[in-house]
Amino acid sequence: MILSASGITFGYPKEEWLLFENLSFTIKGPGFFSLFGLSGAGKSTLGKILAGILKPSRGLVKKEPASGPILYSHSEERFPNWESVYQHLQKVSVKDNQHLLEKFKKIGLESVDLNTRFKDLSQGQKNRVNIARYLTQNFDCLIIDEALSNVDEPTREKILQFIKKEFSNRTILYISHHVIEVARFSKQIFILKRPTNSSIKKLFKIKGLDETPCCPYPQSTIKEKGIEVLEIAT
Ligand SMILES: Nc1ncnc2c1ncn2[C@@H]1O[C@H](COP(=O)(O)OP(=O)(O)OP(=O)(O)O)[C@@H](O)[C@H]1O
Repeated sequence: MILSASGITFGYPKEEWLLFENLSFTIKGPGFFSLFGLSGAGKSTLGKILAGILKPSRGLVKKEPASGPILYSHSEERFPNWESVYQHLQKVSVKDNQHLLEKFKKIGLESVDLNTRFKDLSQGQKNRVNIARYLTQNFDCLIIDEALSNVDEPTREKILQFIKKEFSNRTILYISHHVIEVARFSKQIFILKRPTNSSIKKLFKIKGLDETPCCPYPQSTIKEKGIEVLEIAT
């Protein structure tokens, strides 16, 4: 699967500034990819644009082959409260993927009582059942936006290993602040630099943010691992 963004221009309505201006890059799936960048660089926004949740004012997102959905998951999602977590997972999971749920239960859900309501779970448990809900659907590309941010490190690592192994024929885009943590899983890392257009510079000043256009990352550590890093910017 090839997912390409070409000439993406996007600004939030009512905002005077553009978050992306003529942004282009290509993800050559399948495989596990990471999108990394400083807070506020626009990672979530880009994830939503790739998944078709947000529409750019100019430019195009193209997936080849076109069939097969791109799903976007994040850490603040909710399940309905009128049914148990298990009932909901049964309802939304694709029948052919039930075996994945059974496998995932052993590594990501072993300590979670699936008969409970979502609201009664801890934040990390919520993150894990939410990921299960996506992994058991059909997708060509899954964007995981900090969706395991409240899960402890060893469990997160187990889950990422599981995803990498079981979904090696799909494209996973993992959005994270922790580049080193995800580097070893990744075929390629995309570094989203902060945009440098004048409207955004003004905004950074107002918000008291660092104006540095490039986001710092430990280049030598990543190079040692032999992972390809692509900087994307507008
Ligand atoms: N709904 C919105 N309306 C207006 N501005 C928004 C909206 N959502 C995000 N923004 C702004 O767009 C910029 C990019 O936000 P985004 O959430 O995409 O960044 P991010 O890189 O994912 O950040 P973080 O790592 O902190 O989650 C920020 O300056 C944010 O304030």
